[in-house]
Formats: sequence, C-alpha cells, structure tokens
Amino acid sequence: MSTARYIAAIDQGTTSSRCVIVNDSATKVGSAQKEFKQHFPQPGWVEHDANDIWETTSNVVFAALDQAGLTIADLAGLGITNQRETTVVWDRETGQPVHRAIVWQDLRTDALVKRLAEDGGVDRFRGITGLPLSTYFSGLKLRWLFDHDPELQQRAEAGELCFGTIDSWLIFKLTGEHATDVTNASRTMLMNLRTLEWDADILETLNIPAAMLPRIRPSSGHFGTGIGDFEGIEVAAALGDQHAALLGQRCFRAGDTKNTYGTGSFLVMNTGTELHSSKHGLLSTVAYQIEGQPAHYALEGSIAHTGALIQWLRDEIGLISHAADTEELAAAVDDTGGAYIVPAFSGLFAPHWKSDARGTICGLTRFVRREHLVRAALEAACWQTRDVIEAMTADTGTALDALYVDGGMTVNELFLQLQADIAGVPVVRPANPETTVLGAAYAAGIATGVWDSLEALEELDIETQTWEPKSDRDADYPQWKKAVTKSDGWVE
Ligand SMILES: Nc1ncnc2c1ncn2[C@@H]1O[C@H](COP(=O)(O)OP(=O)(O)O)[C@@H](O)[C@H]1O
Ligand SMILES: O=P(O)(O)OC[C@H](O)CO
Repeated sequence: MSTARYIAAIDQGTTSSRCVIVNDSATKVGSAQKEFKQHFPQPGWVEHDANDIWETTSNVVFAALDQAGLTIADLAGLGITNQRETTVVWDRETGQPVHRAIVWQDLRTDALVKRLAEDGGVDRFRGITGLPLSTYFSGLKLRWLFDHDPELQQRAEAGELCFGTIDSWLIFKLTGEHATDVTNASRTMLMNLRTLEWDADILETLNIPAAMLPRIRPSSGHFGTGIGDFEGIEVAAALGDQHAALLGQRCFRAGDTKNTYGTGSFLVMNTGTELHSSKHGLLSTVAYQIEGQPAHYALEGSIAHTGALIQWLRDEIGLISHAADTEELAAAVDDTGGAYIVPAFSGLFAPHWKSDARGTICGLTRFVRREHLVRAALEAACWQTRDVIEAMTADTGTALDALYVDGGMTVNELFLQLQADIAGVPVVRPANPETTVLGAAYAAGIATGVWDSLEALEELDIETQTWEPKSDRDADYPQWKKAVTKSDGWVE
C-alpha cells in the first residue's frame, strides 16, 4: 500500500477534460481544465476525436500536478470519472481509434431503435440491462458502426479491435489494460445488471463480438499501473460522472438522492444492494462497486434539457445576456404569471421518454413579461426534477428526506429555493461544488488506502447549505403536467 496521500481525479466530460489533485482531507491542492473540439458532421450527430480526449486529459493531469507542486511519485493513485455512453473503437495493436467517438447525445441510431423495438417494444432489454432502447446507450452506437463499415465487424471478430466507453479508452492509454467498471458497463445496454457480466444473448441479438469487450471491474479497485509518461501510477478507480457525483455527495445509503444540474440534469437515487426495476420511466443502473463488496444499485432519471433552456434564452432568443441574469430577473416577479415552458428541444427523457415531443410555452397572456418567462425557465428544471422524484418514490416507496444538488445551475440561489418549494423537500448544496471529481477521488482513495472505507469519508468535515421548502406548490403541479401533454406527440 502506498504511503503517498494525494489523489489525482480526472473528469473527462462532454466538452472539457479536467483534473483535480486532492489531499487526504479531500481538499483541492491543484487543478487544470481544457476544452476540446466538438464535431457535428450532420444534423443530430455529435462526435469527438478520441485522440483529443486523450491529449487534453494527459495535459491536464500534468498541469494540475504542476500547480500543486507535485509529481506522479507523490500520488497514491488516480481515479477516472467520465462522460458516459460515448463509444470508442480502437486498434488493439496501434492504440489508434478507427473512427471518431460517437457521443452520448448523438441521435444517428434512431432508426435502429425503431427497428429493434418492433420486436418486443422499447423495453425488450430492460429486464436485463435496466435500460429502454434509446439512441443514448453505447451498444446501438457500436451496432451502427458495424452496419456502416462491415470490415470493422470482421476485424472485431478477429480480436484486432477494442471497444470502450471513455473510461476504457483512458485506462488503455494510461496502462495498456483493456478494462471498464460496472457503472460505465451498465450504460452500454450490453451488461446484465445482476451478474455484472456482458450478456451473451444481447451480444448475439446485436451481433457484437465478445472479443472486443473490456473486462468489467469494480469501480474502486485495481485497473492497472501506468506506462510511458504515467509510469508507476496506480489507476485505482473508474466510474461514470453521475455515479461519481453520487459518491462525491456522500449519498451512501439507500434512498439518498442527488441531482446534477448542467446542460441536462441527472437525478440518481442510491437503492442500496437491491436492484429496482423501474415501472415509472427511470433507468436502473449500478451506483458503484467497491472491490470485495457487493455492487450498490441506483435509479436514475436523466433529464435532457435544464440549463440548456437558460442557454437558449441567452443565445437564441436574446432574452438574457448572461445565465446569471436569471436570478435577478426571476426575483423581480412573484410567480411566472401563469406561464410554463416545457424545454423538449429534442424530445423528453425521463420519466417520459418521448422522442416526438417538442418544446412548448403554455399559458401566455398579455400579462406575461420577460421576467415571468425567465422564472418559468428556472421552474422548468424544478418541475422536470419533481416528475423524476415522483417516479422514484413510486418505484421504491421511499419519499426523499433531502435532495443533494450540484452542477452549474446551483450557483443560482433563487433557483434552489424554487426547487425546494416545487419538490417539497430540503435542497442541500455542498460548499465544494466539485462533487464529480471528488467522487472519483474518494473511490481511488479507498482503493489505495488513503481512506479505509466509505464510513471514513463520512467523518470528513464538509460544509453544506440547505434550502427548506417555504411555500407549497402542489396546487400548480397539475398545470405543469398539462403543459407536458401539450408538447407530447408534436412531431408527426
Ligand atoms: N446563474 C445561473 N442560473 C441558471 N443557470 C445557470 C447559471 N449559471 C449557469 N447556468 C446554466 O448551467 C449550465 C452549465 O452548467 P455545467 O455544470 O457547467 O454544465 P455541463 O457540465 O453540462 O456543461 C448551463 O446550461 C447554464 O445555462
Ligand atoms: O459530460 P457531462 O457532464 O455532460 O455528462 C454526460 C453524461 O454522463 C451522459 O450520460
């Protein structure tokens, strides 16, 4: 076991790569971040260059170490958290990608989803994988690649190619090992949630060669030892970013729930070692697994557009100049003047899963002003969150004690009050908003002995602030639900 007490945590996100170095009090001692190019070759398509991802990631690790005045030798280990579902295929020998990474937001598999759903409906793999058929998950992105380049299928069958989500790609570049963790694997639609192994029947149905798949490992444990510039570093954790945020918020008990508000929002409820199959439009997924312990499961409600609506008001409509303007404008009025915005820009994700829904603004009268619309935009994130919380309660029979929040929108304190009122639960924000990297650091720290266990993490002194519900908004909920029905089925 290493005597070094620092951990490097990589957060490889959709638009940037970030690294934070923490000490054994979980305090940040260095960090660096670098954006990389997004590729949009066709409407609805989103691609990344996997080499850009590797280069920016490796650069930020060394930049963060420099800032902290440390070297690799000072690290007990390195943890990875990452954008999930994004799909990479690379040549096992050369370590070079054979195509651009297909990003989680990419819609190119829409026709494939419809074709597969003809036999058994969108829930045909849900019992095994916890996921509905959707353009979101990796397995269909892989099938699409093979359909469009049959030579790749032959090479994959011959064992020449490796498939991986971003964690696997980074682990391969860092250590030469071909591995993934249970949380990332649970987003491929290829893993059996009970056995935590690749599912032979689904692989056969989708005709995906097992030879190209990474080994599935616990999220906190040994993934490999660094090579090249990373010589000797212990890669000790990997987990999807929303799962890492759950750990970073120290949501270790069944019923603990966090919401991360960024472009979209992701609510994750820890359901303990019990796997809940959702009947209310949520995803079942692995929360995390510590080596030598059973996996913890989670229910997830992924909301496609929350902060994106604020961006749209700013960039496309010009109603605000900066996202931060929303706080003052929304505070200038007492309510939304009866207006509701449903930001179904490309359909609705959880709990509705309506790809044919489109955005609507309802309840307009001449009374409604800019301030009301801005407030309605903030409330749209709150109501969508309430829809997911209702589904979580219906699935588990557990009402939330509190909602632990993080992400870019949570700097807006009026928004947090609206969320507490609309959800009817206390909203808790940590003083350190970097829960995602913290989660990866915790997982790597446990694997390398910096911390003994999850219980030891509960003893860390972490400041939080709470917003209690102040006004009961239950009477407005039916109106929101009505607004959602107006957006439904818009695309013929
Ligand atoms: N003060 C604010 N009030 C409301 N929304 C905000 C505010 N500041 C940022 N946002 C929203 O938060 C989002 C950025 O959050 P972030 O966590 O960085 O997202 P992502 O990781 O998805 O890029 C943007 O969509 C932006 O519109
Ligand atoms: O990179 P982010 O923060 O946008 O997160 C992406 C999610 O993991 C997609 O499922």
